Amino acid sequence: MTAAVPIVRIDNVSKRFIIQKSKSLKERVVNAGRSAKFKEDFWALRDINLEIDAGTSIGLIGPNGSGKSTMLKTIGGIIQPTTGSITRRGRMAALLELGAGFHPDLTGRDNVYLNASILGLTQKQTDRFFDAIVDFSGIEQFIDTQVKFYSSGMYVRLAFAVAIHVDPDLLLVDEVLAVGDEAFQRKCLDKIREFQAEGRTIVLVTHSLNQVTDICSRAVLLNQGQILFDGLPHIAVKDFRDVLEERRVEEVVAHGEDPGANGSILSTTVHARGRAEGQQIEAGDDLVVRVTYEHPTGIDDWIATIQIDNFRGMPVYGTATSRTDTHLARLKEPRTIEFVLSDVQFGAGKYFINSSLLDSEKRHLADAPQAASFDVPYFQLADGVVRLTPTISDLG
Ligand SMILES: Nc1ncnc2c1ncn2[C@@H]1O[C@H](COP(=O)(O)OP(=O)(O)OP(=O)(O)O)[C@@H](O)[C@H]1O
Repeated sequence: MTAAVPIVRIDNVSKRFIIQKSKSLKERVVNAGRSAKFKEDFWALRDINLEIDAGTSIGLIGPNGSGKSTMLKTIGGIIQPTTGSITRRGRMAALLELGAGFHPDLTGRDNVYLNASILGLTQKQTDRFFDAIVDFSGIEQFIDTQVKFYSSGMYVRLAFAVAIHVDPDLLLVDEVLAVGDEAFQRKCLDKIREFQAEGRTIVLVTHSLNQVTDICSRAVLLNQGQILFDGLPHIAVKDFRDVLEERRVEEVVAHGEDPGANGSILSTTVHARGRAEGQQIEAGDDLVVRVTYEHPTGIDDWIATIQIDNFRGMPVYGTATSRTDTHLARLKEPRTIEFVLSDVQFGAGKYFINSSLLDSEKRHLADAPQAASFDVPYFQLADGVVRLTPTISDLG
């Protein structure tokens, strides 16, 4: 067996931007000409080391400003790292920010040729693909319009259509798919799957965590320009949620507020009735979820909710005391609410429980994401998040 060859290799990459420190336009005008001391170094990427094997699909996730797009642009060679190096093999197509690679005054048609030539195609080769590109984009009617008049969705349609027709070994996609309408997104995702089957490499920046667990075999979680986690997508997604929750608490504290000022979730547990916590959940079990809340000053009207997500972070079930009209007594001292879900029929896999405390206006006072989890064993007859028993007949 030969070892996988990396198509991208990132060695000790850091990227520094110079950011303006002056706060207002007035200050900037006043300080023009002696601006040096009003500039500050900002490290968008710090000491990144990564190897991307050919044929893999890798997702870059992380909070806003964590460095995802900067990393994708350095992989794409659009920006140079301040220190470190990047090596890349094969033909690359990149869908970075909206409109990148398009000239606003040229028509869609001219931009297809321009873009394809930047990506290494001759005019003859582009001639051959032109109709297929326009057809995939679905914007034939506007192909002779200057692209400055395009909507963001139209830009993306054309850019994606070009990118997939230049036979790339490596496809870089930055969030742009979110701009297309649902039908086009589905078409793009189908194409991405086709690319995967053909052994091409995909690097995807997205805020859609479902997309990461769905498409990618590996995910890299960035935070403040550093790699926090690199590995299985569902673990990266869980760690990401933890980062977001930590940030929320930090922001609350920075605003001089006590994170527990609006109430807290002290614990969340789950078990099958009659069995201990941590044991697998079987079909037909009654699932018992207990959540303990408290409120520093006391609240009369409140709502307790739980949501169950599968390991990909997709919600599969949710309920709330407001839905069942359960009367809750005033919350101040710790109070435990028990949710019993009878005769559960979950498909095989791992599930997470998110619990929340809401006020009567349904504003979130406290959240505990992925506060507890349970496992459902393999079900031989089918896959999926629900366990249904099939009867399959050949009707001739
Ligand atoms: N050209 C630039 N000049 C100065 N700072 C920049 C520049 N480009 C990016 N940055 C900064 O670098 C940091 C990382 O930006 P980047 O766009 O890579 O983040 P991101 O993770 O893609 O964020 P988002 O999820 O919001 O798209 C941000 O703080 C951003 O302001």
